Amino acid sequence: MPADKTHQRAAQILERTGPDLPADAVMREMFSTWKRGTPAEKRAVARAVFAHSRWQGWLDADDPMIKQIAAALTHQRQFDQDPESYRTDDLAAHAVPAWVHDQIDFTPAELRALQTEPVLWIRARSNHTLDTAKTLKPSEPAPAPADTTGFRYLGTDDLYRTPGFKKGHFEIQDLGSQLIGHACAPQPGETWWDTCCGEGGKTLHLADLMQGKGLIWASDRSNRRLARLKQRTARAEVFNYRAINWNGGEYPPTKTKFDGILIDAPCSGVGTWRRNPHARWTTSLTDVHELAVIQRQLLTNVANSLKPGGRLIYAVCTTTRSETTAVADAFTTAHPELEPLSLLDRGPQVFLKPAEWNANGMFLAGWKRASNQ
Ligand SMILES: C[S@@+](CC[C@H](N)C(=O)[O-])C[C@H]1O[C@@H](n2cnc3c(N)ncnc32)[C@H](O)[C@@H]1O
Repeated sequence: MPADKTHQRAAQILERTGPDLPADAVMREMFSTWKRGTPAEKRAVARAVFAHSRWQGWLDADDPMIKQIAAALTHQRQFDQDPESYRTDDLAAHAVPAWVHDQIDFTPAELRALQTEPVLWIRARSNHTLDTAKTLKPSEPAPAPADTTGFRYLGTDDLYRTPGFKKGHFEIQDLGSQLIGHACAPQPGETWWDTCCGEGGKTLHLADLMQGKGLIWASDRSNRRLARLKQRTARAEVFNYRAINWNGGEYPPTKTKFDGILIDAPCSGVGTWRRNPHARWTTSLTDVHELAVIQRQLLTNVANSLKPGGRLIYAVCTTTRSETTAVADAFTTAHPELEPLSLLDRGPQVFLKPAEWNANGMFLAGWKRASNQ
């Protein structure tokens, strides 16, 4: 498809987006009705849409959208060729909204990581690592501790259409999310609660790490997401779970006491701003503060469901102070019966930064209930 047609389609998408209608939702809808579009053509349109959001701070909003898109793609090309040609203070001023600097101290490397196009990570089910590596070429193993089942896919096939994906041999899952599963390190035969399971990305990983032995309670407040979880577990042939609606309130969905609890909490998603650049311009400081309240409530409401010796893991795909260290420190102070627990050999509070992992930014915190409590 000629460049001007790509830009036109991207402009149609961007003109329809707004605070309540993210670019990826509009794009998904357009792609579902664009029957003649090839995967390569759709990739080119998506790339143009994301480049526009990534370089929006350098564009003239009064220019026609087509002109803005061409300018954004020129910035992307120039940055990819020579990231140092963009000064750090310009990146700090234009790549992110001003409010975020009170919440995150970005290093020059982190600002440059934000302007880089994201890579594609997959997680093979542990009994399909070899056949996944053989079929999905070119690919390279993820860094430890995700190296046993994680891969970076370097090809251009539409992975959702591959036989391996249809048979549930692998999942498309960002490396940051995979590292959360490794930090939980559930053991076969244990009982876990994935409290904000959403569509089940982490549930599937926990089940795989448990080798299908033991039980996972998977809860979310969204029945729509729980329905998707059920489709995904069926495809991946995961059966050792129980899905249940829970709104995060004071009463847990069961009296069961758990060996492990994961709170993959709702958050501002600042750590996904590289993959989802549109969100830079729709997320606000008010969102951050409101979500921090919910995150504290979730931690408080699950703490009593831990067995003696049980582990509690808090995870968010953001790195704002209010949703990370502030939440974890307040919870540690309020719960002296829980000891901070080191995760991934990096201590009890861990930031996973995009520049280090080439993945979404994450924060993790861990605690353990003493064996005699
Ligand atoms: C970060 S997402 C979870 C992603 C999921 N764990 C995965 O790996 O695919 C956060 C989830 O929390 C759910 N949620 C939001 N507020 C909640 C609440 N108060 N109680 C329970 N779940 C909540 C949302 O519906 C959403 O699915």
